Amino acid sequence: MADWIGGNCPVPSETHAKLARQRQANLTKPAGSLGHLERLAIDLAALQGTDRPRALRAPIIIFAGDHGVAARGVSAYPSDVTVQMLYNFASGGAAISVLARELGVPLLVVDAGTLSEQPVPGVLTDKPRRGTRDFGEEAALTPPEVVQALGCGRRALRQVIAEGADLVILGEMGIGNTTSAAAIACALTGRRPELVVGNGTGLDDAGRERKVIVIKQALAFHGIEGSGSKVEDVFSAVGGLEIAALTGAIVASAQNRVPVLIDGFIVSVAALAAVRINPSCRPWLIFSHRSAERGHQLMLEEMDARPILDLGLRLGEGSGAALALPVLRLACALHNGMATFDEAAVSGRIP
Ligand SMILES: Cc1cc2ncn([C@H]3O[C@H](COP(=O)(O)O)[C@@H](O)[C@H]3O)c2cc1C
Ligand SMILES: O=C(O)c1cccnc1
Repeated sequence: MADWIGGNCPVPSETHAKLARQRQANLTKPAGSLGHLERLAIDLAALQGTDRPRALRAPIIIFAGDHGVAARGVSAYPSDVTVQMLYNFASGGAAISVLARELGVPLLVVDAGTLSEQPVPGVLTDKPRRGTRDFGEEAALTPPEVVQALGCGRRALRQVIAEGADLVILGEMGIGNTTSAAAIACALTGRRPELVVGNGTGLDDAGRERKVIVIKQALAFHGIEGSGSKVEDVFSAVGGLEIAALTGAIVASAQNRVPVLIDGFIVSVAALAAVRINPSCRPWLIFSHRSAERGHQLMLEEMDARPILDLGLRLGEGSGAALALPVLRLACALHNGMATFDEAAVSGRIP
């Protein structure tokens, strides 16, 4: 396992959390009436160690990778789509490209392990190999490949936060990655594949059944049934390069005091792996949305997470996280800009 990954993440500032809670209680509204927005502003204040939380600079990183297991008919789309989408990200036509433009935030796309033979223009290439091996018949990755993928996440994260970041948004692209993510989720939680496996890009029921069987057989083949396996062994057995890179980026972000906005099912599985490797990163995670992918709710419960949005999204690419950013920005604006009862000469609650 990468030696840096266990390094402690800072503890959020309890002093700033307390000040932010007091401020929320004094703003001109019935106490608690802004619901989850109050909690988001207080959390950001504590994480950023400030009286004035911000969600302006929110760079997006997308990690892409291909999956050998995709050859088993577990996705509704062919593996070619992964690299084709890299070109689409770079030329600005993908959903996340549009969202990044509208939000005015930078988008970094990292090829963490696609099948592409040459670097894609406008995409950072940092990959130990082209695609994972088919985990239906062999280990997806060697331990050194896992270490390199975790490091890829950390390198990209550091590059992005060097330009300044109030928080980071993480996303992924990789045909077949809901299969890898579901296998990882099962191995980390001991849940049955039937409960975790979803339809991904749009498999029909027969396709989902096939996916369940592929995962069941793989968990048995690699000896990672139940919940006792170590994260590095799980990544090596059934992992994805972009998923390991996400885990590395999540831990590194928390170690560098930068909150992370978590996207849907795949990024949440990477987050669960991060929390298992290094529990001190958990306070730095903000959960953006509840995906329509079966299994995402279980991941959220596993981390005791309350997502901001529930829009029936099942896209990935960090799109759910990007869509939640305006809510975070407005939560900060309310926290920072509203008048207190004293300032506005409004009467407080009847004692
Ligand atoms: C055109 C296209 C764009 C996408 N953008 C994200 N995904 C999403 O779908 C994939 C996971 O689903 P599965 O495991 O079923 O392959 C990932 O690439 C994910 O990011 C896409 C999928 C497609 C087809
Ligand atoms: O929840 C997600 O992130 C998701 C679901 C389906 C396909 N791609 C991503």
